[in-house]
Amino acid sequence: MTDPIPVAVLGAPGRMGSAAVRAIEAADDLELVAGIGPDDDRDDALRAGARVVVDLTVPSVTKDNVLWAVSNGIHAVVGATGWTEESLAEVREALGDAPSTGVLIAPNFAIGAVLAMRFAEVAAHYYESAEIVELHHPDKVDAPSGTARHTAAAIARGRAAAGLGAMPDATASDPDGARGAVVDGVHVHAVRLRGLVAHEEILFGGVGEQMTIRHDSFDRASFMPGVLLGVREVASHPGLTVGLDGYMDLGAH
Ligand SMILES: NC(=O)C1=CN([C@@H]2O[C@H](COP(=O)(O)OP(=O)(O)OC[C@H]3O[C@@H](n4cnc5c(N)ncnc54)[C@H](OP(=O)(O)O)[C@@H]3O)[C@@H](O)[C@H]2O)C=CC1
Ligand SMILES: O=C(O)C1=N[C@H](C(=O)O)C[C@H](O)C1
Repeated sequence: MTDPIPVAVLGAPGRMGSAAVRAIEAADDLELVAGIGPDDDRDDALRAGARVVVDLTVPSVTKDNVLWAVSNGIHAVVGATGWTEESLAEVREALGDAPSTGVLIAPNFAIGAVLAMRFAEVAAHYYESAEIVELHHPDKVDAPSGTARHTAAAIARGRAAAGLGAMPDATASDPDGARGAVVDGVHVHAVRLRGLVAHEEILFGGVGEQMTIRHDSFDRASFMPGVLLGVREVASHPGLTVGLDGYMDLGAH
């Protein structure tokens, strides 16, 4: 039997961080060597011998954590949101000096959410209209969700591949922003409601028909198989991977 992979969790006291700590502790092939909170020194993870860090902090600090991990030759599995093309480019540049290091940035670790995004890219070829409604607990600090942004990008790719132009929309006046955010040309509506965890509806419309792809995470347990997959696989995927589907063989079905 091989030695367990030494793993540190950044954001360990948080909702996702504490669930990840429990999941890693329960896995025989992984060893939790450090759980880092906002008042801790993240270098404790280096001193404890971590080979993989899981970043489940907050949008304002995650990029700095990933650059720190890469500069120390540690693989990073990132669930924290807030990533932009510019911050991803910084990570790619940093990885140029650490070509054997892997970074996975996964906007959503739940299998159903990953599948929903893939299905949305396919469906986007065939529908004139597409919009996204993301629904979350009210303690979430960012909007729209990272998943909704990633889904919008997938829809935009699908539409571009199908040669579709702008969606029909006669709205001429929207002083209060009722049409939501526009991400990659796709309208995104964010709901924050006590009782929710993480949910997404991807709406497609064509002449005389409508299709909805919906995913619901009712419990953060839904994210843990994806976190563990990321931790186990990241060392075998040097460079930057955005989206857990990069570690899954979804094309084979
Ligand atoms: N990819 C996925 O599948 C999922 C991603 N997420 C994302 O994960 C992130 C965390 O979500 P959630 O757990 O709900 O949020 P929480 O606020 O519950 O957790 C974040 C934790 O990070 C801590 N923290 C803040 N700064 C630092 C720092 N510099 N070093 C270490 N810890 C720090 C916070 O401490 P304090 O509160 O004291 O500041 C808090 O304990 C969000 O970006 C969210 O969108 C969430 C669910 C699934
Ligand atoms: O903050 C959350 O809770 C979640 N954040 C991620 C996101 O912004 O997409 C993933 C999931 O939706 C839960």
